[in-house]
Amino acid sequence: MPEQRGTVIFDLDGTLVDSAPDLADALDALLAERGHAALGLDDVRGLIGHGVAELVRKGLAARGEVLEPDGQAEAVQRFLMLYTKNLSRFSRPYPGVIDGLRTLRQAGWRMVVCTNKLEASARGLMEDLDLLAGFALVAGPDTFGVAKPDPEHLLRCLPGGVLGQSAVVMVGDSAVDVAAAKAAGIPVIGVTWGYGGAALESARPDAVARDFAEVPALIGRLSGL
Ligand SMILES: O=C(O)COP(=O)(O)O
Ligand SMILES: [Mg+2]
Repeated sequence: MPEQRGTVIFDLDGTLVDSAPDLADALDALLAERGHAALGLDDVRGLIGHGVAELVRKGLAARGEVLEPDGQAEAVQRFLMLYTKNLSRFSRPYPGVIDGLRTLRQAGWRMVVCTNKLEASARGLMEDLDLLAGFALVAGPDTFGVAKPDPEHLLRCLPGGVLGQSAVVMVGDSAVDVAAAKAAGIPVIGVTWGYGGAALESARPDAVARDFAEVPALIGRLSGL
């Protein structure tokens, strides 16, 4: 194993894994239980990136249901029951992810996942897709009690919890990822195959990847390694 180069922080949903189909199925099942019409995959894609509570809140609001905090917490619990049963029925790594991660690992990068998905959901999904073993850490919003765009969520994923001497690069699909990385002082690659849409480019990531195969070279360029 070559010497450790530094840390690559990956977002999960929309960056490594296309998890929208299973999130959409669970959200549509929740909506159906509450007497609402389904939203469908295209609409649900645009709701992903701010964590499960926001996904449920926005999904219900899109069907005219706005809840008080207790009702909202109950709806989130129910959503999680539905989603946890089928984390990986249709969710798959994006093309090139497995090979790209192998390239980075062989080059000596320490790799972590920093996601606004709850840690247990993220770990379950990654385990089902054989991704978990390659990562030193999986940090959800419940892992350290902070969530992107708070830069602390990213910094806590680094050795010692601070930016040190070694290189760090973030890779994510949404404006939330770019905002967190910029606030943390970490260079960030925005990926276009996820759920970020137009907001991703407006957030001005340091580099843009249109295919995962481009990611290792962009990490090299941004880190100067
Ligand atoms: O669950 C979400 O809303 C998003 O998760 P992500 O941070 O991995 O994109
Ligand atoms: Mg994402």
